[in-house]
Amino acid sequence: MTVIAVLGAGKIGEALLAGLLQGGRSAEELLFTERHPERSAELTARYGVAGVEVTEAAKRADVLVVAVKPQDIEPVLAELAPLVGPNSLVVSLCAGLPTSLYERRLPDGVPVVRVMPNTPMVVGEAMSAVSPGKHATADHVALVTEMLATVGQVVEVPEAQQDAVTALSGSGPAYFFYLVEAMIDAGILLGLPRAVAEKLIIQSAVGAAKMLAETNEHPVILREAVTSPAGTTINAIRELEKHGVRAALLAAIEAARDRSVELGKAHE
Ligand SMILES: NC(=O)C1=CN([C@@H]2O[C@H](COP(=O)(O)OP(=O)(O)OC[C@H]3O[C@@H](n4cnc5c(N)ncnc54)[C@H](OP(=O)(O)O)[C@@H]3O)[C@@H](O)[C@H]2O)C=CC1
Ligand SMILES: O=C(O)[C@@H]1CCC=N1
Repeated sequence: MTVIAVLGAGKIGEALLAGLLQGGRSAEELLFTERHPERSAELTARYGVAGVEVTEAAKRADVLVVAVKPQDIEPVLAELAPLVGPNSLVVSLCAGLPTSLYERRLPDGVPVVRVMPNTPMVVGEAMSAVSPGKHATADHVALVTEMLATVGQVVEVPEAQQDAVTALSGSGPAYFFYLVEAMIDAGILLGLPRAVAEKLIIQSAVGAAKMLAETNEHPVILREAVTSPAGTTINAIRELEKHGVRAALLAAIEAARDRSVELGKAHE
């Protein structure tokens, strides 16, 4: 039995706990730490997973998953330092933080794997990218990959690509939610009841996502198949081009990448 402790069970930490439970792990295989007792009690009531102190998490867990905000990392590293060694495995989900930060602050030889997941892990559809630090072996990567594979898909990338991954798939779900929200607003503008607009757009998003995942067709081909000559879609596409939506997405994702780099630099 591999025991996994999530240090900081906020949005992504909770998503990981929920996804791992849904993926078949038992509550006994999971632990979490939280700094507010009310939040801890709420999570235990919801999932049956025990909230513990960091000391106990380090003693009982095979994998320590750090899921605090990057801004909160220093006290966590200070707490962990006396509790971990080369037989521990630390997994960081934190945007921007390089494995070298952990390697500097923790005792020599502690293996660290950097991961960028995303929130669809609550429904078993995460996209996670893993990168080993200098003390992490292929076995460590395999263990982390196996853990994440129960909550979605996993790729291994060089750590130098993690800031780009963070901007693309880490934040990615937020861009799709934003688009859906804007499209529902468009339905309201056109006079549809909100509930109808929501159903139309959400099912269209689900259908489009399934086509992308299952047909192996390029998005351009799928879009062209919707865009009838002198039809409705091309009028909409002209407006999207006129308003620079493609350029806005490129700039937005570049800005997210830059913020990830900045978050890492704050701890140099
Ligand atoms: N949300 C997302 O979609 C994704 C987030 N991430 C990464 O995951 C990390 C967490 O993000 P997110 O879940 O959004 O943030 P949250 O603020 O929701 O979660 C962090 C949690 O950790 C708690 N915490 C902070 N310090 C400690 C500590 N010393 N001991 C125990 N618990 C602590 C926080 O408590 P408090 O409420 O008091 O701050 C909070 O509950 C970030 O580093 C982020 O970059 C990665 C991929 C996707
Ligand atoms: O917004 C953030 O910083 C985190 C990292 C990726 C997704 N959410």
